[in-house]
Amino acid sequence: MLLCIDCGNTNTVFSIWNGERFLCTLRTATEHTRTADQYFVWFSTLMQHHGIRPEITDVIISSTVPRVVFNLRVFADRFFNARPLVVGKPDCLLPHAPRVDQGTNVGPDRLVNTAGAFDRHGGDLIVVDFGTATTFDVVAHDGAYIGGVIAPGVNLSLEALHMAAAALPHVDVTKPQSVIGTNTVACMQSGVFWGYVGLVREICSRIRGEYDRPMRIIGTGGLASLFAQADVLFDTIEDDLTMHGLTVIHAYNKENGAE
Ligand SMILES: Nc1ncnc2c1ncn2[C@@H]1O[C@H](COP(=O)(O)OP(=O)(O)OP(=O)(O)O)[C@@H](O)[C@H]1O
Ligand SMILES: CC(C)(CO)[C@@H](O)C(=O)NCCC(=O)O
Ligand SMILES: [K+]
Repeated sequence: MLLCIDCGNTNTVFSIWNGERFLCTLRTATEHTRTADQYFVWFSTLMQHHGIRPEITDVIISSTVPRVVFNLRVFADRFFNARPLVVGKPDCLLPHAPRVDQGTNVGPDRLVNTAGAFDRHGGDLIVVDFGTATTFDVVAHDGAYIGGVIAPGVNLSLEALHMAAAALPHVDVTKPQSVIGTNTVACMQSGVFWGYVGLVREICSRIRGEYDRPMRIIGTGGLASLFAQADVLFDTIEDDLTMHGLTVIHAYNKENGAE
């Protein structure tokens, strides 16, 4: 079985792929001081809780935080005797090389989203991922990542308001009842919610204007479904797109004899 690990700047997600489906998905805060032993205690406790006895043979990691990779490598080696594939490292092959400015290190999560989305939908896509940052990845007709957009994440924007303004509380994003807020929290929620609806619309429409073929828009990340409630922003929403991309890249490396 394949253990897929997706480390974002906020959360780290583990998911076990048995070749047909994901058996379970575990989430923890990304923390570079966490040791291999700590990962294992957390992981095995949850395996027991779910009644799963996974036989992990392979591990693949995508990490936007370089510092956490070391301990995850030790975790894979010590407990599963596996040498993990790490997306973005030279020994991890990608189905399609990105076409970007020389010297650019594209975020591994964006490369993984690209591979997952192309596998499911073919090319000519915009993948919108609502994580710590809100990213737009443009997937060309042939499956290559050819660039995109990085905007501040939704929760980051709310947190920035709270941090910078003494009278603004910490709030969670939600779809407000109306645009005109009649209390502080409603005003902030309206600003962020409708602001992001506008941001996503405008960026997608301008990407479409610069691109020479029709494009489909795929939404992913925890908040995609919240924004889909507003108006139709996405052609589809897929919560497991990053995990699916990790299985695609793993299979590609197996087939193409990276090991
Ligand atoms: N209504 C909501 N309000 C605030 N946060 C929400 C809401 N719904 C989902 N979330 C958050 O969305 C997050 C899931 O998103 P996702 O895993 O895509 O990104 P992330 O973990 O925030 O970022 P990264 O992947 O960059 O670490 C979870 O942290 C979850 O708490
Ligand atoms: C933009 C984030 C933070 C989104 O997770 C990540 O993909 C990243 O660190 N990217 C590096 C820069 C780039 O993708 O061009
Ligand atoms: K993510």
